[in-house]
Amino acid sequence: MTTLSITGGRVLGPDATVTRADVLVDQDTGEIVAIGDDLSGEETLDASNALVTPGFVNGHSHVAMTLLRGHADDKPLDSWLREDIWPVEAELTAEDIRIGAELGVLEMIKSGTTAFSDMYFEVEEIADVVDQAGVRALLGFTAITVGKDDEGARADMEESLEIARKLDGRADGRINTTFQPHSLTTVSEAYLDEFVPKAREAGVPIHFHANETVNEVEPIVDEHGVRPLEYATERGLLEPEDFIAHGVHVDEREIELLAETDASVIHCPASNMKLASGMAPVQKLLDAGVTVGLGTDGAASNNDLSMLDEARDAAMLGKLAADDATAVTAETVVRMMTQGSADALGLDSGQLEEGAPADLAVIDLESPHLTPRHDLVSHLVYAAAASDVRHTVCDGQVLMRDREVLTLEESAVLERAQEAAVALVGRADG
Ligand SMILES: CSC[C@H]1O[C@@H](n2cnc3c(O)ncnc32)[C@H](O)[C@@H]1O
Ligand SMILES: [Zn+2]
Repeated sequence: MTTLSITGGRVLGPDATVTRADVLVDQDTGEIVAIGDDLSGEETLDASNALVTPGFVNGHSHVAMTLLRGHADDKPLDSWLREDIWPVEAELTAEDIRIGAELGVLEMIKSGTTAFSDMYFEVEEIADVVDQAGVRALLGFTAITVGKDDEGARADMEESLEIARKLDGRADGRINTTFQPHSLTTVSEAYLDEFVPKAREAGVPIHFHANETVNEVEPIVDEHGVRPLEYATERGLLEPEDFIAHGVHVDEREIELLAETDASVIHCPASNMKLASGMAPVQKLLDAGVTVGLGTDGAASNNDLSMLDEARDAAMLGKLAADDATAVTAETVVRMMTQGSADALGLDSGQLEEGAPADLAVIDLESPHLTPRHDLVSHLVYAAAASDVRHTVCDGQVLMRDREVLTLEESAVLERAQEAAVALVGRADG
């Protein structure tokens, strides 16, 4: 057994208690073998003056959209997508997507994220980056049928299924997949009715955008006479392994449906605030028993991929949405960014305990903004920043040691990304 120990730190347990302990990892199996006193491994990571947390799980992202970061801001979703994002995405090459994914995964590792769920195109490029970088991911190709003829629409739906079948289990099992109709308004009913049963036959979970803005609710009600999640249930879309991104505009019946079906919601507070989409009723969802995870969405609507920023946003917005300062507590948010997202994505990670996957982050506590240290759960949500992450470990492998990412060459990634992004926007501008 090749072993790694993370020593001298304080460990965040599954019940949100913090205990002084070392963590011993079997690097061959990628699992935690012990949490306790005086554990030493062949390789050591120093966690003194630091908090050892489960690696963060980003439940919804478009990782290659890092190339569009800051390209178009300060607009609502519909016009932002139609006028700014989709014209540039039409110029994206497979190489751009690889470069954007490298940048996004680099940013995730540097901010303590060890797993993410992604919706995008050229998914094989993203899978290669995930493989090289050493993180876990739930990947898929996103199908859009509106504005396409039958052949184009069908090709999208088939590609989404095919990619899901093909990439599942890649990167020594660190990659799993989802079938991805983009949303209930961008994929027509007939295609959902034809392809959702095929995804079920293939045993692939379904990930889609839902109830993000009021403009996504009204057309469904007008056309089908029911709310979007009732329509989704009628189409066979909400099964326990499925998860929706956003879930902002959900009424009481839709919350009940989510609880009854056991489908999960990935909350994306920064994107929802930036696009002024609305405030998801997170506390109501949790009170109803719905599994809620946390995601950044793409870097063009956020504009970063730090789950620590997202955590603070979730706590703040959750209180505002509930009109109650006691709602969406720090402990609740820590659960959302770890176990909540992991449960939604069907991952075993998200908790530090013996036998669990060794996916973890070590957060440096020695800085002015983390002093004094009354409550480390509070600090994680309200005060810690991406730059406080000292080490990141996934599947027992050290991905970042003392802020140096070992699996991607940071300076080369940044240089390639800057060049590719400028060229991309130049092509779109004609
Ligand atoms: C192929 S990925 C999905 C598609 O969705 C676009 N997108 C990015 N952010 C959002 C969002 O918040 N809601 C809906 N669609 C979004 C992205 O640009 C891709 O075209
Ligand atoms: Zn999205």
